[in-house]
Amino acid sequence: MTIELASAENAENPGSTGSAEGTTGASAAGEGSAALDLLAQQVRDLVDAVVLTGAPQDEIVEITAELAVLTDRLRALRRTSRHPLAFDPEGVPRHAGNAVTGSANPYALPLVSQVTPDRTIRAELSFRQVHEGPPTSVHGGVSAMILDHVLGQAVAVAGGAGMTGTLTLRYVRRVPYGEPLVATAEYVRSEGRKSWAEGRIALPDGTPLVEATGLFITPRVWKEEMTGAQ
Ligand SMILES: CCCCC/C=C\C/C=C\C/C=C\C/C=C\CCCC(=O)SCCNC(=O)CCNC(=O)[C@H](O)C(C)(C)COP(=O)(O)OP(=O)(O)OC[C@H]1O[C@@H](n2cnc3c(N)ncnc32)[C@H](O)[C@@H]1OP(=O)(O)O
Repeated sequence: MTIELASAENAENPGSTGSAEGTTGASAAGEGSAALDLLAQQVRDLVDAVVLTGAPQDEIVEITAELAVLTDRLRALRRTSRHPLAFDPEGVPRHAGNAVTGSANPYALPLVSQVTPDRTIRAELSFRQVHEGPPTSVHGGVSAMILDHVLGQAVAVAGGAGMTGTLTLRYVRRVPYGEPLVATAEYVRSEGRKSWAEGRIALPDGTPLVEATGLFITPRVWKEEMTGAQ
């Protein structure tokens, strides 16, 4: 199933070129998405290189000017639509522009998760220095973002897809970057439009680093739209 989510900004101001979604240029959705994924990965590599660079000042100035040219080329060809929201056969929402999982979003890790036979969400991941908060450790907000997402996926595969109402975290041990880690999440229960899930980021041997519980609420408007679509 694929859903095109309408852009409220574009609906209100269809001629605007000021929104992050953009309103001019060719649509990239569905055409050359493999190329777009490669571009996004190149930008991730660029960000890592910027964080780690020891280049002298004049070299940095020159590279910045070259990058500005490329940024302008891309900006001149903005998409007219959002990336479509699709659901895989397991019921996990997939969206190439998502901030956590989006293959076409350089900001995304990107996290690749699976649904296990017992309906647990499981993702192997490795943070990078770009995610640093305290020295040598991953920023707690970055861990929270990953956990928000896998808990959201756990309730989604259980049929309770929703917006995060609350997310409670316990930071047990520092989270290292540059090492293999595992994020897991399970659906716990539902009451009406509310669903709860729990999860964790752990070392491969299961040692927990961050634990999370979350409440997800299916917005009234989603329920109405989904009921209306049947
Ligand atoms: C068209 C179809 C679209 C289908 C889309 C399908 C899937 C979407 C895709 C992905 C989702 C799935 C997986 C993705 C993975 C990751 C998830 C990341 C999610 C986020 O990154 S998300 C961003 C942060 N999140 C927000 O931005 C929320 C802002 N907020 C709101 O959008 C509304 O506020 C909302 C929707 C929460 C409720 O609005 P509403 O109008 O539907 O419901 P209402 O207010 O009536 O509340 C009903 C009952 O929930 C209680 N309640 C309300 N809010 C609460 C809260 N915060 N804490 C505790 N309880 C709360 C009330 O007290 C009442 O409780 P009671 O029934 O007991 O009285």
